[in-house]
Amino acid sequence: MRQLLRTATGVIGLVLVTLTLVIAIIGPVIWGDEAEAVNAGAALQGASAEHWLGTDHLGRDIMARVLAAGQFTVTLAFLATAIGTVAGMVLGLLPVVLPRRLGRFVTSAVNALVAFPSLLLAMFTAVVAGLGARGAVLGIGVAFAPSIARLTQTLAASVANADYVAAARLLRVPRWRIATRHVMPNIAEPVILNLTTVLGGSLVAMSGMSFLGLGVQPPSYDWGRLLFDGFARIYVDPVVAIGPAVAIVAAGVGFNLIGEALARSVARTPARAKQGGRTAKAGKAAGSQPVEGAVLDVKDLTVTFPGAVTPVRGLSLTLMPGEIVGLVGESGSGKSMTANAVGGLVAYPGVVTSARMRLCGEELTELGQAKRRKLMGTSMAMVFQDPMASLNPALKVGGQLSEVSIVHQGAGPKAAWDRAVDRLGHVHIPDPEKRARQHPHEFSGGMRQRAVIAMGLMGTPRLLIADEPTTALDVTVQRQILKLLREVADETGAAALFISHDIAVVSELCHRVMVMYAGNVVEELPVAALATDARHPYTRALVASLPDMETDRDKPLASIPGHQPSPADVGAGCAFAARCALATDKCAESPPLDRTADGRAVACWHPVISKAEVAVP
Ligand SMILES: Nc1ncnc2c1ncn2[C@@H]1O[C@H](COP(=O)(O)OP(=O)(O)OP(=O)(O)O)[C@@H](O)[C@H]1O
Repeated sequence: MRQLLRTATGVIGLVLVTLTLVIAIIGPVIWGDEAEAVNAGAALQGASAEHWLGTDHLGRDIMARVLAAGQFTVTLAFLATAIGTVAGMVLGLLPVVLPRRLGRFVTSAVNALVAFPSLLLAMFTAVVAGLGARGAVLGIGVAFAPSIARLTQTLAASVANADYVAAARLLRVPRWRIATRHVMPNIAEPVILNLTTVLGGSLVAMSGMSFLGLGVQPPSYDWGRLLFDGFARIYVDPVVAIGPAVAIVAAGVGFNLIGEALARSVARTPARAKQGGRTAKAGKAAGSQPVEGAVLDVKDLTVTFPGAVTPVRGLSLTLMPGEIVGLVGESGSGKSMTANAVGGLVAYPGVVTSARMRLCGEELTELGQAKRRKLMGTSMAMVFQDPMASLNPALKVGGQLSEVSIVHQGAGPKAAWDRAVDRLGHVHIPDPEKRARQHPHEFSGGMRQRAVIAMGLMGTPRLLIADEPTTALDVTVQRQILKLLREVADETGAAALFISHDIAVVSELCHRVMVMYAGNVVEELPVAALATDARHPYTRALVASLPDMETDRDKPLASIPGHQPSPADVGAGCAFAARCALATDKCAESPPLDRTADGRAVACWHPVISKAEVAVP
């Protein structure tokens, strides 16, 4: 709702729709009797103080009839929309449920129906179903069904390739169940948003049918019928036709504007980040002032999804120039979500809040969209596990790299291309001129990852975020990419956030390590201390579960008993307590992340202190 009220379109739409709905609810109660009151002596009058829109041939007040007809008009529009939606969604989901050939037939039939003029389809159905409100409602429902079916099919096709649908197929889940359980819930939102616009269209179409004499028949009346009645007098008393015409236009435009504003606000939401209501808490906390000279300075970062799912819970993170920081933790601890939140990539309906989110000294949440995009586009580079996710398969690699220089640095196409070739050479891609002209599928996995790193180097990156960049690569290529990342960080002086499951790789590459558990950082320590001197029991357990050359291969590998709580189930207190051998009653309280003078931090009531640190008197 707040999003709606932010745009003029949304506000106007909301006012018009509210007015329409209020009139629809109270209209017949207040003006119903007056609308039906026959007064032969006052027939066919024009506008007057007594009858603002004049009277009809039986002397009935047209203004009262317009206000009383709102309910019937809106009800018919709702009914037509409901018919169109149900028929459209069923048609749209059929290709998911039916065998492939039949599914293709349904898709072709829908495509043919979409190409057929919808008014003709509505009129044809209405005539076949019988003149009157029922036939018109059915006709309009049928006319809208193909476009809703097409939308449903397109959305369903985008979800049909998702991993969870593939997994359900492998498990031989029945097709109808895949459609209702896996596909429908994931496409419901855009379909529902579209319905607002369909509702506006139905209202106008229904009025159109009545105006043409194919819809509501006397003595019933809706706005279209009133327009039909007034139209005969349009040259003598234009005002008698204006009332219903204004009502139809206002209601139709209102629903359409709301639909557009809703769609736009949803489209805008992925970039949404708020400076949350945590400023007061941050003010009290130690280190609440921005960190001078930091490349990235994040305070109290929280990511929330509907249903109280909070994968990141008040995380703070500072990266200094040239520093390579490893972010480690079990699967689901929120590492990628943290990276996505920093990169502005948390998708709707996720909400990102932070007390501070500074990149290169600029508070991102205070920057306008254009400035923020430019700063992030030129100063931040992100490398993901799957390089194909960052490379458009339809474009040449050189063209994609050039885009960065053209969009953010205002370079001409030739200069941008030359820089792209230079950057590809810089990340050790052999024969970069030839490679720049190739598509991503012509590259090997390692070369694609190099190309993505080269894309980050098109600007002047101050921050490099690498989210498991080597997980999908074989061991030899992994080494080369890690070496390249180190080279890039050393040579550009950029800070790097390196996300990985692999503690061995983190130990080799990073200067500092942050350990995440259930959405928060539980320990920060220099990499040298990771193997033998971690203080948090979770970090210790994580390190212990890593096999090394001395691990006895005859024994099962060490593992941490129990499970990490899911983001919706993290309660009060230490989230690791249930799995921790050192837990006491005190752990029912959340431990603060205590910083020590040696630059380390640990969030634990019972940190493990190594012998060297215990002062011997
Ligand atoms: N769109 C979403 N809606 C709700 N929860 C989500 C969404 N996306 C991710 N999550 C949840 O957020 C949690 C953290 O996910 P994230 O991908 O950040 O974990 P991770 O530590 O990077 O794990 P991995 O190492 O396996 O990639 C997970 O429990 C995941 O289920």
